[in-house]
Amino acid sequence: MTPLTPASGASSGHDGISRRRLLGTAGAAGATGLVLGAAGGAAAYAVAVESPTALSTVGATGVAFHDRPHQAGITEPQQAHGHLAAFDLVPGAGRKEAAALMRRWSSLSADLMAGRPAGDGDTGVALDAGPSSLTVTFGFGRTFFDRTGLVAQRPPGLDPLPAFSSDQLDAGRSDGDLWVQIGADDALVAFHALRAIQKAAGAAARVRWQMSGFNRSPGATAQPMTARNLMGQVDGTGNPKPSEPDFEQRIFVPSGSDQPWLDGGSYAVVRRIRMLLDDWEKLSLHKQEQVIGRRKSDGAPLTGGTETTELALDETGPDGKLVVPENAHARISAPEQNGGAAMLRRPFSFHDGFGPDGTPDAGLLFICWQADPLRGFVPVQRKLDRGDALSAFIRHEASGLFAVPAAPKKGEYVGQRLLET
Ligand SMILES: C=CC1=C(C)c2cc3[nH]c(cc4nc(cc5[nH]c(cc1n2)c(C)c5CCC(=O)O)C(CCC(=O)O)=C4C)c(C)c3C=C
Ligand SMILES: [Fe+2]
Repeated sequence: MTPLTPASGASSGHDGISRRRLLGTAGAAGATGLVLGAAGGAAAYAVAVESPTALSTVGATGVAFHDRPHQAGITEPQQAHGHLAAFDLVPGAGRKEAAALMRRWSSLSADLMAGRPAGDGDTGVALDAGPSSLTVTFGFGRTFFDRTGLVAQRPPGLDPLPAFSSDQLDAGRSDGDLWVQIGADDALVAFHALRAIQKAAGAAARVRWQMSGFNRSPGATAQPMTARNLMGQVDGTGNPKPSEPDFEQRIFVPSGSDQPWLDGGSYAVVRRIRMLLDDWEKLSLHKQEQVIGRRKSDGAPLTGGTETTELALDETGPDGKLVVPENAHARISAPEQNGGAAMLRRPFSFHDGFGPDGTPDAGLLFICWQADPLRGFVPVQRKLDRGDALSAFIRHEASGLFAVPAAPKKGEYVGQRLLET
């Protein structure tokens, strides 16, 4: 098997049965697949897929699992379909079983992300489809280190998040030894991966909780745009961009930390945030915009300009009041209001039906990435907790914090440096 090569556009040959036959020719991606770069034009990691009939760009786009600085699913564009799952190691399973599991999961994910089947027992759910930008990302929760006898290797970044006054957390849907994030631009490809990952857990680990979400489909808008959430707001504008000089240091763990196994990794904070849509939708457009501090139509600051114009936080209106209110979400969460604290938000929306009274169980599977939760999520959430106008319309219902190692080299598995040193 030839390795997937970063940035070259080369694809992998494969000895076994392919879901759709894979090309082994460098440079073929232009004809049959799409070279997918990390958002904003950082290094590209591509898989090209040949099909008997040409796949659409959406189906043909593939993302490499190995041989890249960071795991896939962090800087790639948000996919249309997502699944999050936390697993707990079964009683009696320890470091050896965890290592074997991570080896199985890594090899399986590399196959699935390249559009190959999930081994002999493939369910056929994703047959006919290309990789569809599938990414599978793995993280370790705090308890993983107790279960595997690796407490000395647990990084301080995994210290429990503080309790926030507005938390209404469900322990059964929070935390977990292992975390898997799956994203794809095809719903069947995403489900196929989720089921394959669950089955590959075998007797080593059991699902603790699982959540599913979605984003806009590629091609749904005239040109690619920042996503909207279920409140209708443009959400993601202020995200750090890979082209910014401090992007890497804000989002990824630098080398030289106390825990070398996490070099180039990141921390994911996951929150299931219910939106109280019945209340939100009763607000006038003006009030909704005051809550956020940005226009709903195009995400531009209330102080004017376009989506990407900086908020003029000190600007006052004719009435002498701040144009972006003191408690506006965009003001309170801005890095300059939080000692530079920044995070890369890469959420999925969710909708899990309606309650007996018709209340939607819908909101945001908020996922944010940072080099250190104490310099990302924690200070910002502390401040939001104290005075965010949005708080009246949301409820944090579940929470998780996971250390996400760098991507493995070809032939290695995620977390190998942790589990084998
Ligand atoms: C603790 C971190 C954050 C939580 C929790 C959070 C929840 C949340 N946010 C929105 C909607 C928007 N957020 C926006 C900006 C924004 N939010 C955070 C952090 C949290 N949000 C940050 C760091 C920022 C960026 C600030 C900046 O860079 O200036 C916006 C504005 C557009 C944008 O920049 O993305 C919206 C809209 C919801 C609905 C929500 C919970 C459900
Ligand atoms: Fe926000």
